[in-house]
Amino acid sequence: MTIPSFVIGIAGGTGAGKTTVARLITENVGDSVTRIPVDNYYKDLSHLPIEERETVNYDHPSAFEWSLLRTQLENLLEGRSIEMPEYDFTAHNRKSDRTIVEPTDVIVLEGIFALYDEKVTEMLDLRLYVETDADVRILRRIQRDVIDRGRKLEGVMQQYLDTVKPMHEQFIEPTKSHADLIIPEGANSVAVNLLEEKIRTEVEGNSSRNWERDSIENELTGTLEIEDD
Ligand SMILES: Nc1ncnc2c1ncn2[C@@H]1O[C@H](COP(=O)(O)OP(=O)(O)O)[C@@H](O)[C@H]1O
Ligand SMILES: Nc1ccn([C@@H]2O[C@H](COP(=O)(O)O)[C@@H](O)[C@H]2O)c(=O)n1
Repeated sequence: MTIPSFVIGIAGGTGAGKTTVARLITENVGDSVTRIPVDNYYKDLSHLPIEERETVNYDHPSAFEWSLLRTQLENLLEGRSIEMPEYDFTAHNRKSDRTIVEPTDVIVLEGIFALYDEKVTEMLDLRLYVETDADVRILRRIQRDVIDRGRKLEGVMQQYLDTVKPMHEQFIEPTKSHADLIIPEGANSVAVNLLEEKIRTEVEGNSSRNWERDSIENELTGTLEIEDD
């Protein structure tokens, strides 16, 4: 059983480069890392027809099922596996399938609201905010939404002006103040290299959470290790 030793939250606006940063800083820890996209915790809207789901404000905190995210994160931190929901951006809804996620040494929680909820934020060992100019972000978003998410250009532009931009300013940007580190221009190589090194050190056993991990493991196995020195 693994009790995670290092939990990282990566927040930032849409298209800021959160996923890219998450991938790059954990590239060298192999199977010891699990990525949890906050997007997977969008509420299940199966009770609404697609036309109504298309009009939901997905950049408001109320669009997420926070209680489920808190519980599942807590479970992972206590060494239990979870059934993580999956999200379908084309259907604007949660998928019927869930993914079994086992706890690993490093957990990366990533999404526009990764630093929003107080209880979730308390569970993080390192809080990062990826900051990228709004013009760069919207250009990336247009490309992604049209190509990968089957959206129409007019719709993407309208959604940006109606909800994405104002919600970013009201709710997402202020979470920067909860960050330990602000990463300018996304995956810049200096920040990536420093964070990569930090994560490697934590995985190798220098984190304070390892003390917690050892004591939980001992409690569970009923053993007590006495150090010689
Ligand atoms: N530093 C960067 N330089 C150039 N392109 C980038 C950089 N970071 C991310 N991208 C590209 O921008 C797009 C959005 O990045 P992504 O990491 O998915 O953002 P987010 O997860 O914040 O929405 C992707 O196509 C990605 O390849
Ligand atoms: N049905 C949905 C759900 C979410 N979105 C948008 O996704 C954005 C967050 O994802 P990033 O990878 O860009 O961080 C968010 O801004 C939502 O507007 C959507 O368009 N449709």
